Amino acid sequence: MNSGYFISFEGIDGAGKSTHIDSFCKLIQGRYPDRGVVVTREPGGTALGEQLRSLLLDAPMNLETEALLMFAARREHIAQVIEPALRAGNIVISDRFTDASFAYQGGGRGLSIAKLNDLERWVQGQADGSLLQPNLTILFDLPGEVAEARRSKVRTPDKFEKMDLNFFEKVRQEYLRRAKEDPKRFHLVDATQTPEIIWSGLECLEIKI
Ligand SMILES: Nc1ncnc2c1ncn2[C@@H]1O[C@H](COP(=O)(O)OP(=O)(O)O)[C@@H](O)[C@H]1O
Ligand SMILES: Cc1cn([C@H]2C[C@H](O)[C@@H](COP(=O)(O)OP(=O)(O)O)O2)c(=O)[nH]c1=O
Repeated sequence: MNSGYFISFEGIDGAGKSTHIDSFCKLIQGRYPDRGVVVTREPGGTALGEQLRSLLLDAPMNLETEALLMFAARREHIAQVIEPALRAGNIVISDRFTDASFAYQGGGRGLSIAKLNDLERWVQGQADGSLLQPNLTILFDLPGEVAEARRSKVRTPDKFEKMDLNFFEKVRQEYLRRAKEDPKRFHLVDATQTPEIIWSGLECLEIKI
């Protein structure tokens, strides 16, 4: 049984996750000074996961291969980092988790939801039959074109960021579908707002850890 608390940050590339995640971690650590806060990311979070991340963000590959590698990195991440941290009562904050696979490999690239459900069950299945899921997912939501305009100002695009607007609209719609399916887990942020307004919303967010 986990005594920890698991939070994920999600959204299309350029939605503003990186802008807010460090301050959010500090906010949580300040609220819970006696709890460990583990900050991590996907794909990545372990030595093997970071190697897989380099491949995944760079090398073109078959869609099933991409999904399997995302979930392989996730399995390692769960086994090495997430589960031990939660078992020890820590708060884990991950920059992306499985919703990203449903959104990018499923919504964006078209992998069937049935296959993603199978992988999720395989990789996140618990001894009691439940799935390891974040307790809270903060989803930064905004139109693809706004995110694209923000990204183009500041970044050399990686493999995913080179995808067109239609891809990102499909990714966004899949995120929103999942949020609608599980409204208790998701907190939606209107990421078209200014960083100041977004931050004050995060500061006011009631989190029962
Ligand atoms: N609310 C916002 N309004 C305008 N620009 C923003 C906002 N949030 C982030 N940005 C800018 O957009 C770009 C992408 O933000 P970033 O946080 O790196 O996105 P992500 O991590 O979700 O890909 C950065 O240049 C950042 O300064
Ligand atoms: C976790 C995960 C990420 N991704 C993609 C989304 C992003 O385009 C990319 C890496 O995410 P991210 O860490 O947000 O990139 P950056 O820090 O450069 O903004 O990987 C998937 O396609 N599937 C997944 O399961």
